[in-house]
Formats: sequence, C-alpha cells, structure tokens
Amino acid sequence: MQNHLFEGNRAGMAQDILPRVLHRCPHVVRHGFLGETFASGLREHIIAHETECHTGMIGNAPDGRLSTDIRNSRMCTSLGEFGAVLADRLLAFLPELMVEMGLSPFSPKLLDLVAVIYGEGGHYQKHVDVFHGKHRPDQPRRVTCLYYFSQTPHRYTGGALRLFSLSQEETVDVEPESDMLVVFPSWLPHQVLPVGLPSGEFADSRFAVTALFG
Ligand SMILES: O=C(O)CCC(=O)C(=O)O
Ligand SMILES: [Fe+2]
Repeated sequence: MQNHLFEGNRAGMAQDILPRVLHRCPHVVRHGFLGETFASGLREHIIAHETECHTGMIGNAPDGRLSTDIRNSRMCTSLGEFGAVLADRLLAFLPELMVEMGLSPFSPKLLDLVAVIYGEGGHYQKHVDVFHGKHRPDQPRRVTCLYYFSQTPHRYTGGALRLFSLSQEETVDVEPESDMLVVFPSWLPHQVLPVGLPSGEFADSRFAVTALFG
C-alpha cells in the first residue's frame, strides 16, 4: 500500500515538477545594477589594462590541446577595487535572486571572478558552468552571475547570451546592456553568439564579468 502511495507520488512529481524544470530557463535580469559610473569606471579600468587581457582557451582535444574552437575571448583578472565591490554586492543579492528563480537558497561562496572580453570572432559555444575541471572537484559551481559593462548602444555586433532549457526546447536570448546583471543556475546550458567588431577597437568590445558562486 505504502509502495503504491510512493509510486503515485513519484508519478505525480514527474508529471508536475520535471516539465517545469526541463522546459524552463530560470534566470534573473537586473538593469542598472551598480550604476553607470561603476560600469564606465570598470570599462576604463579594463581598457587601461588591455595588455593583461590574455586569450582564454579551453582544452577540449583528447590530448588536452588548447584551442579557441569552444571559446574565443580574452580574460582579465586584474579588476582592482571593482572586483571587490561587485563580489560584495552579488553576495548580498544572491539569496533573494535564488528565491526569484525558484531555486533553493544557499550560503554562497565566491569561486571565480574574471572580466571576459569578446572582440572580432569572439564566441563561446553552448556549455554549462558547473564543472570546475580536475583541479577543484570539491567546489562545484552553483550560480553564474554575468555583469555587462560595454557602452550602450554597443558598437560590436551579435554577442547575445542564449540560454537553453535542459530539454533544449526553450531558448531565451538576452541582449547585454551596460550595467546589467544576469544570473542563472550554473547547470543551465548557455552560449555567447558570435561577435563582430567593425571598428576593430578594443574599447568597443563586448565586456562582461563572469562571477561563479558555489
Ligand atoms: O558573457 C556571457 O554572456 C557568458 C559568458 C560565459 O558563459 C562564461 O563566462 O562562462
Ligand atoms: Fe558560461
């Protein structure tokens, strides 16, 4: 009898909860997250540190060879005071953002924070952020926060963030704006659509900070 009840509940859950998880792209968008002064200050900071922005590659070949096939972007970890301010604000906001996405709140810990710059030919193929690679298997990522800080209207082409539901049937395209925050669970598949940079100017690139919490 108990088994029947359990089976019944499980079937109910599958009908009720699974489709909502499978076909949803849980995410939160906040326009004007830290103010234009912060966004333009961070932009000027990164432009001044252009020489410290290195091409970020991913080892996808069996021999661990790095390539720009999966991801073509430059990364900068020298965010100065901007990084600390952003991390603090995100830590303060995350509990309410989790509730807004319908996900369980947790005590977030900052795992990674990096500025990512996409110029001509920049892109990031569909991926999830959950795995931290073989170096830190003990710290799975739970939430991805993206803070965009290219000037609006932007001078690059393309570059939308595409979110996919787990079923792959639903997609949401988010057009980055200056001082905009986007948050989603790190298990959600997502992609950066190809970027063009007609001016060729580093200052006109697609700028974002990726902050990962676990
Ligand atoms: O910049 C974006 O819109 C997404 C970047 C991303 O997926 C990542 O850094 O893991
Ligand atoms: Fe990602």
